[in-house]
Amino acid sequence: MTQDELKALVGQAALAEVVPGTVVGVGTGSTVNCFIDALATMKDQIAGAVSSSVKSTERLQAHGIRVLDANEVESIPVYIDGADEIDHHGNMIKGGGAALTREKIVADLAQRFVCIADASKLVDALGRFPLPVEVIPMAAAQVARRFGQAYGGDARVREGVVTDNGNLLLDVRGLSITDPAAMEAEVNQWPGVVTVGVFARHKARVCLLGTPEGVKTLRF
Ligand SMILES: O=C[C@H](O)[C@H](O)[C@H](O)COP(=O)(O)O
Repeated sequence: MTQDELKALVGQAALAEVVPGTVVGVGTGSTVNCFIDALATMKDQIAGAVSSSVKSTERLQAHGIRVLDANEVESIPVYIDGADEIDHHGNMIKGGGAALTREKIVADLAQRFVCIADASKLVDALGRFPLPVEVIPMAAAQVARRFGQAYGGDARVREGVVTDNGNLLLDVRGLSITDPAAMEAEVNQWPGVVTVGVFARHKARVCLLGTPEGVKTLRF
């Protein structure tokens, strides 16, 4: 099975996690695009979606799915999103598609984070994928230096990318993330950091993992 077929498989499987009659939290990325396309088949059974990016909003609306502003929603039962890496505890690296801040906001509204991913995303330890960090533009160089001092990583601005929030992204290479929760808490306090792409506080509770043998369900 190709990676695209595995993404389609988990996108379809995620429909079983949707709670009929409620608002669904929707992430961003190529795996989530498969979920959005599948969700269109049950659009009359949900109360709408809260989206984590302009791209996902456009795709949802193209299917005729109502998109609510996050400010209109107090709580949602489930948030469905992909990941760049997920470990065996449900901690993730996210932000490869530049949507990490809005993803964390929608995840924060949700009672349960369901991660959908192909098997290549499952890792023993986070950090092989360059860690995205959304930063206020005037702080980019300072945050990059601080990463080097604190964690030894090499942080570079992602060329040509501006987030949906008008900020820059750093990608940090060469990290070995031994304590994701501690790193998330620490980096999020540095002046100029909007969001670090470690999702430990908002980790996945369930991962639907696409494998050549079918969808494996991991619970954390
Ligand atoms: O900013 C993007 C998100 O965190 C995505 O969920 C992540 O990059 C995974 O995307 P994909 O499903 O395309 O691999």
